[in-house]
Amino acid sequence: MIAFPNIKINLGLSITEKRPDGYHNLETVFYPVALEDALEIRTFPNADRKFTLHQHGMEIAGNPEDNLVVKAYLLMDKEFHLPPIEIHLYKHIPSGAGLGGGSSDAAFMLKLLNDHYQLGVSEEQLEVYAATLGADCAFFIKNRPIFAEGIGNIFSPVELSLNGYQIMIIKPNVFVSTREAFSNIHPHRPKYPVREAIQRPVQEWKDTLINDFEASVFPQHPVIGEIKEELYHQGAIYASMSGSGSSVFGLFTPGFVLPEIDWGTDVFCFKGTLNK
Ligand SMILES: C[C@](O)(CO)[C@H](O)COP(=O)(O)OP(=O)(O)OC[C@H]1O[C@@H](n2ccc(N)nc2=O)[C@H](O)[C@@H]1O
Ligand SMILES: Nc1ncnc2c1ncn2[C@@H]1O[C@H](COP(=O)(O)OP(=O)(O)OP(=O)(O)O)[C@@H](O)[C@H]1O
Repeated sequence: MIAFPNIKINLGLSITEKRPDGYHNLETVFYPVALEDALEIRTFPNADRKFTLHQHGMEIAGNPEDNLVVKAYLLMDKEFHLPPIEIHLYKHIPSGAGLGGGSSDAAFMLKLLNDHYQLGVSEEQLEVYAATLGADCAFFIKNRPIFAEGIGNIFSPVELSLNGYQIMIIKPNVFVSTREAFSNIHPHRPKYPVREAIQRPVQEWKDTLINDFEASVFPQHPVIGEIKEELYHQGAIYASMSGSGSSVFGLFTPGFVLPEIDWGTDVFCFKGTLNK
């Protein structure tokens, strides 16, 4: 059985307070975009170990046991005593990009196992499992535009459709550690709460919808800020860093012909159309 874990972008990201457990409360709108990995599982009867992971495409740092798809499998195995499996992960989503690629792989693994072995776990329970694997992992269970608060796992509906908008995502060859990025943040209440700013016309987002990580990440890695500027220069109606970086996305009005830009070597570029 195969699935296609997609990315999220953050439309606004306010870090509002540091919690006693070291994590941070935040406010954001998660929006799914069809830049996808491919994840396949097969039962591997009589295998001498519980899982075998075959990785393809972009490299991921760390041992197979550290891979979030394996952590997701071991979590479900503990609860449901699953048979041994063979996993194929085709990695197209860049890491350290703020696109939630690892979290998405993990959430889709939970859903794949639930479907393949007919475990009957509800979406709500899958969200609970997902939240133990990563702060933004639970979003990928329902995988639709949503307002999130808490550490990124408390959801409420949002009235928003960007169906037909064009998107360009650029990731320079810069790795931003999410943990490090949070450690440079001074939490505060935003001037324009994300939940309110998102209801305004997209043309107004440039002045009201803010990603708090930009203030500390741009000075450390000026190239990221330069990409954002360039996206506006090319006609983006809204541009922002996603998550803790280092990727930047630009939204363009429906029908806009996305420009061909030479971003240089080692720069990842994705172009697509939003469909939610
Ligand atoms: C920044 C975002 O991309 C916004 O969508 C996400 O909140 C990141 O979520 P994530 O990658 O799933 O984060 P995790 O892998 O759970 O956490 C990585 C590290 O980031 C910090 N962290 C993460 C989420 C959060 N709400 N507060 C934090 O302080 C913690 O130090 C944690 O050890
Ligand atoms: N399946 C996976 N795909 C990508 N990274 C993984 C995976 N499993 C574990 N990791 C580890 O998680 C780290 C962060 O990966 P991820 O792709 O989620 O980054 P990110 O873009 O910073 O995401 P986020 O928006 O959640 O902060 C990587 O450095 C890698 O070591």
